[in-house]
Amino acid sequence: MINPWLAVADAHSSVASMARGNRYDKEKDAMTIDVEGLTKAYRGTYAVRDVSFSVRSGKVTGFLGPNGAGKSTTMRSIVGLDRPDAGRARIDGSEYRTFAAPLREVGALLDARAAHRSRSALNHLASIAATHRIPRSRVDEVLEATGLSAVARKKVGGFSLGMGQRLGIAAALLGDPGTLILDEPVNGLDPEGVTWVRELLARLAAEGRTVFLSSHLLNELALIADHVIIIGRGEIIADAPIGSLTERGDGRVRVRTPDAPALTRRITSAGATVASSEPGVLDVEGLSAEQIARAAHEAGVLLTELTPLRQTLEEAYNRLTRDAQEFVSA
Ligand SMILES: Nc1ncnc2c1ncn2[C@@H]1O[C@H](COP(=O)(O)OP(=O)(O)OP(=O)(O)O)[C@@H](O)[C@H]1O
Repeated sequence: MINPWLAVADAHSSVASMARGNRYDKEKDAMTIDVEGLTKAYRGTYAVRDVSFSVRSGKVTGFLGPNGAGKSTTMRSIVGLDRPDAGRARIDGSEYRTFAAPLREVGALLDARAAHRSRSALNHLASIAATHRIPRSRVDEVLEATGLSAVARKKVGGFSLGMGQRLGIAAALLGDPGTLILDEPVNGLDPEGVTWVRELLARLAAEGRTVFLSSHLLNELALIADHVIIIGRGEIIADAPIGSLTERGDGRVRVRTPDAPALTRRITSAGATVASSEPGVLDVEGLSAEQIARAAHEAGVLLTELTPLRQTLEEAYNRLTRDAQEFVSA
């Protein structure tokens, strides 16, 4: 069976490879992540199986999937922390291990608790900068950019989960990389922190960088991501712009009218099914918005709202992963 969400991705990849706009570094080609046939098994069980997708520059791409779906394995394989059994991942055409200055190419947040607990945020970042020949001035810049300047001299061990996330993002930004790979960057952030991440990632993408993040917080991801890749049981089950995932609702149209009985009579005789949750509001199935508008016009009924209902990312996700849940709660 053809999966329409994967077909959308194919159409985009050919367009994108022809017209690589939105460049981060105009001297270079556009940055992308290309994963091809990635397969990894642990003790005979696939963590990821023949996973292929591309993440393009200039937009924020979300990576979604239930627990154990293979998100971390995929992200770790991209940056060479996991060794796949088959397939490969390339960033801007090259494997991560071949980069002479990897932090300048790729910033990764894969474990927000990776910093030494006894070190200050400043020392943590300064030591990374020193070992990667990144100017010390950059440390102050990323502390400022991530809102950590005031706590820069505090020990990381005393940081909240949200502060730890900010520090992980600061470390990822240190080399001013063209590609960012962030595993659950909004986990543990308060609403202000989530808004901050959203604005930061949108800005980084607008600069032409490649931004790839995983999250199980669907509503946040819907606000942050332009494009979504969904993985279930180690296989890609959707790869599509967020708008196309949510716009395909269930075909229902919300109609508001001061003359609900007359409109209901008219459209039910035309084959529609009508439900009403409050007076003057009809949820119509079986006719398009245009057909409803025409029926209303012919019946001389005023419409004050006519809205095709979108499914939320959560509804789209639940539908797509229903069969892919490894762990279904009782
Ligand atoms: N080091 C490992 N040893 C054994 N099994 C592993 C290892 N790493 C991952 N797995 C298994 O591989 C599968 C995919 O795990 P992975 O961590 O990639 O999923 P995930 O989508 O990131 O999950 P989560 O949302 O829970 O972090 C799981 O079944 C997991 O138990």
